[in-house]
Amino acid sequence: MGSDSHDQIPAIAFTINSREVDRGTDEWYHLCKMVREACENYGCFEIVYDKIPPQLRAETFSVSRQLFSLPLEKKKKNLNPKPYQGYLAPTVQAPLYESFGLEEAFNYESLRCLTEEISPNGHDQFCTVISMTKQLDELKDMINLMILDSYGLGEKSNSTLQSKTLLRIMKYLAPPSKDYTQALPAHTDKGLGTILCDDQVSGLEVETKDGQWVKLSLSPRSFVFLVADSLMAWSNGRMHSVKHRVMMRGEKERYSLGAFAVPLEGSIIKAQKELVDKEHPQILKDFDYTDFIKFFASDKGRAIDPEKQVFAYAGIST
Ligand SMILES: O=C(O)CCC(=O)C(=O)O
Ligand SMILES: [Fe+2]
Repeated sequence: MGSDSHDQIPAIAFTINSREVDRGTDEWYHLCKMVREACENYGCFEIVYDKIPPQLRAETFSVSRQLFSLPLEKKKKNLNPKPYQGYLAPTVQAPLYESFGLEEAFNYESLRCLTEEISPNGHDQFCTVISMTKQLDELKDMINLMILDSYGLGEKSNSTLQSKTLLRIMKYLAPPSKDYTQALPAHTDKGLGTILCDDQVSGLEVETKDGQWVKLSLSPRSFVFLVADSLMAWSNGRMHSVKHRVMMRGEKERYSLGAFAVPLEGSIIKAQKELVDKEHPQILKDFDYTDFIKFFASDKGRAIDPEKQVFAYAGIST
């Protein structure tokens, strides 16, 4: 069971305005160092960030509730053949979990169609989600740049960290019994990194390197950043791809929101040569992200523990 306090993961206050204004300042480099240490030692950190107004977050969760209340046949209009995109209905493995993945969050058309299902002029709902996505996208780009700068790679072509934002809106039903129940099985994310927040109903747990589960209770101003498999691979294993899950107890349903940094189609994920040396030999071969995702979604991939899938796919045997 997860401990209720999360003293065990670092909280980093983003006391800066934007990468354009602050990059290069002492404060920027100080934050870069903290971000790098957190990503290496924990694979995650709490982002204390005032730039995204709590009101916008609350409005986005209100749109979420409206979307999930739609009849199933309307939600199913958003099914998407790509793995883990579009509408995901509850399954046997995760019966409490339901989500909408908006492939390119800036694919305004798919979002517009979805919000029009709420009401013919779902314009306000549409604008709310777009505005939240823009803010999360900016935050995602800032963290990317901090990671690059933290390794002194910010001036190098950063194409390997280029990503699109997959916005995922998630709902978890309250468990039917009073038991502490798994609502989303433990896994590592596959892209570069994920920014998450919830509607103040906690449930997200992360596993520390020494195997303890820590339950996060985020404040209305906080987000959490999780390192995912492709960023771990890019950093040659220096950054830790953190295992996480959702556990729930009690009568409240839970809503959460994630901005997933997904490498662009056709991206080759490679360990940076500056991060490979005698002490840190290369641990993974270069791999095509899209092919990795196909493997991950295949029967063969699914039979492997989530945190081992990337090693099964691209590991260098020693
Ligand atoms: O809902 C959450 O807080 C976590 C969701 C998650 O881990 C995922 O969708 O990959
Ligand atoms: Fe996840």
